[in-house]
Amino acid sequence: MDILILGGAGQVGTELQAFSWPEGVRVHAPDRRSLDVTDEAAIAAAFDARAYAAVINTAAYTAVDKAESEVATAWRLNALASALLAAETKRRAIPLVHVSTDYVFDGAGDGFYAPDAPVNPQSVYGASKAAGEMAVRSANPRHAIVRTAWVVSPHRGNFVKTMLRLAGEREKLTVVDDQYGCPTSAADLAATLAAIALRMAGDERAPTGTFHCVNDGATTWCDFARAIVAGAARRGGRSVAVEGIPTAAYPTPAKRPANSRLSTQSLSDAYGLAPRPWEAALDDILDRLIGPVRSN
Ligand SMILES: NC(=O)C1=CN([C@@H]2O[C@H](COP(=O)(O)OP(=O)(O)OC[C@H]3O[C@@H](n4cnc5c(N)ncnc54)[C@H](OP(=O)(O)O)[C@@H]3O)[C@@H](O)[C@H]2O)C=CC1
Ligand SMILES: Cc1cn([C@H]2C[C@H](O)[C@@H](COP(=O)(O)OP(=O)(O)O[C@H]3O[C@@H](C)C(=O)[C@@H](O)[C@H]3O)O2)c(=O)[nH]c1=O
Repeated sequence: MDILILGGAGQVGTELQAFSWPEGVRVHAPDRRSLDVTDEAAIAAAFDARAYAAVINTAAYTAVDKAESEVATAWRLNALASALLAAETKRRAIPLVHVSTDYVFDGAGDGFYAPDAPVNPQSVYGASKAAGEMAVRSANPRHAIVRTAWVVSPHRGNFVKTMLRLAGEREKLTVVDDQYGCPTSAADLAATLAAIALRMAGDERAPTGTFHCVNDGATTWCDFARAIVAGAARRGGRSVAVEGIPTAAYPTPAKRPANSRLSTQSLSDAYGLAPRPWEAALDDILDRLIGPVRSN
């Protein structure tokens, strides 16, 4: 069985390639140079070249602030490419597992968002991802749109790596303490995406629709930063203070949701997959980035 992974060099794509796929499954993860997902002819040629049993799309424009000034580039990748992939996979009756984001929500609601809660993106990134979701939903009925949030890993740039770098440079970190969400390990997300893709590839009646996949629990960016710094300190890193500040004190080009906590209930119901706590996932990432906890 052949599975196509798009965005294979990204955080989630890297973990998808590292995943222990069952014997007989071959994963193909062309990089952007070999397959530009915004190029309709290139996409068609890729599908002509091999009969894929499933596609996992993690390719995206993820620079949230830069997207505010690179609107067309963000929309080409997050909306247009998703539409092209959805149309091409539909034409060939291939299931499409497509990754989306908590930033499709406005964050005004309380509690944990269910997948059918109304979207109301507040940023160019969020709007372009919401458009991508709509394209997938309307073009290919055999889809799983998997929204995730606050993805972290040992790879590329992400909040864990930023906090570790800043903790090495500054005496004190200042981090917003009024935005709530669910940190998610790229490795845990990859395992879920793989499980969904394998099930959809082997079963035409596998559950379809929109799901949420995040690690269990929720926190603020500030408390997440504190956990990162404390975890690093347990591994011999510098212990620095993390001061909570309001969003207004940390102005950014893009507006972020104040609450983007996601409920994973429907994913558990449909696929029997239950996430582990974000703190355990963070420990694994720090082990990989820094090393094991030091005993005194
Ligand atoms: N990061 C996060 O915190 C969150 C991410 N998500 C979603 O999860 C998914 C994966 O995110 P993540 O792994 O962090 O993203 P990354 O930014 O780490 O990776 C995105 C990948 O897309 C590739 N790409 C960019 N343009 C093209 C193109 N034209 N053709 C082919 N590939 C291209 C990039 O290539 P290159 O290596 O050349 O740059 C990169 O490998 C995305 O859908 C994102 O919206 C959702 C919530 C949170
Ligand atoms: C670096 C830094 C950030 N912040 C704030 C800014 C912002 O509100 C919050 C997170 O900052 P970042 O810019 O690192 O994260 P951001 O790019 O907003 O992360 C998002 O990426 C996209 C791709 C998603 O889909 C989202 O789920 C989410 O993970 O922390 C501080 O308060 N202090 C700091 O020193």
